[in-house]
Amino acid sequence: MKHFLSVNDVEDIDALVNKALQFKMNPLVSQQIGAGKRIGLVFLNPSMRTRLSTQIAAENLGMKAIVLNVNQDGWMLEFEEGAIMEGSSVEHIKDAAPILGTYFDILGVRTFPGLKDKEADYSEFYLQQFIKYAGIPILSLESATLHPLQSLADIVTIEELFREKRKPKVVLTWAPHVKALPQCVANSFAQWINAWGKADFVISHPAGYELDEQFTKGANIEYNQDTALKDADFIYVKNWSAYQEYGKILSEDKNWMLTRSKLATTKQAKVMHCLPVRRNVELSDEVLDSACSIVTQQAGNRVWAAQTVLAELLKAK
Ligand SMILES: NCCC[C@H](NC(=O)CCC(=O)O)C(=O)O
Ligand SMILES: NC(=O)OP(=O)(O)O
Repeated sequence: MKHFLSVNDVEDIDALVNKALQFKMNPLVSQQIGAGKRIGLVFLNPSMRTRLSTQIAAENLGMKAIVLNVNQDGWMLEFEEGAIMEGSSVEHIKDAAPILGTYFDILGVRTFPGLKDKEADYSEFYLQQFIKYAGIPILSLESATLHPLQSLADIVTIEELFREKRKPKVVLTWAPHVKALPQCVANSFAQWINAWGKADFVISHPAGYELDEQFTKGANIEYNQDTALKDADFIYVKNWSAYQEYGKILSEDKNWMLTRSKLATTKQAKVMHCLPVRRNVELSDEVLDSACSIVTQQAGNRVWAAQTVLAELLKAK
């Protein structure tokens, strides 16, 4: 694995999932493979789970992790080619990234979309420049369009909880939010579940919230949430802003919030969310505080997903 930017960098999803579950049982089994190696974790946006789980994962592999929060304690970066840097940005990515490439063996990068310019966001403008100029393996810590470490942890969680022979019914449902959020988590989950091929996958959202087909192709789209939820084994709750009318909030319909009564027709569905979650906006207290919620287990599995991916990146070096 050269970089880890999407499911397309993965040869065998099942092998990664199994490896993650092995690390969960025995976290320190590969403490030598990262000895003497260093990962830089560059954040252009906030994070709790991704930052900490990747740091713990690195430590479990004997590797050192150093965090740089660009907007708080780094120089403001410029990404525009040919920019005349008279404004607030101090250092060009062309100058900064090669230096990071000499300090680290792997570079993790978090860059959210601006949600203004669809073409720039969907071309992964920022991430691509880190890839181009750092010259070392790049690990996506959530980019403009995808969040692959999250999706791997999500599949690990489904795999460890679902013990029946049939395929689980997995429903990704849109939820209301007060802000316009990226499509990353939803795009990435759809892309991974489709590539995995071991679930009966349904996506439910109000009209206008259709995601980019390059990620959702193969999923059933169901506009009626009640119909979508029927017989569900797993419900993944997530808000995203519109993709077609890019970055817009088109619905504030509170009926889309997942409540306990909506779980009645499911197969005692487990409820997932990547977190952070806005309580009583996206998901009700009664669901989050009940045994249906597996969000803590899901977030815990971020460590094993990150550890598996780091091990793969180290192996390829
Ligand atoms: N890394 C997990 C989710 C990150 C981001 N959520 C957020 O920005 C939430 C912000 C808020 O609730 O104000 C998203 O949806 O892609
Ligand atoms: N789920 C997730 O990526 O959380 P953070 O934004 O806290 O890293």
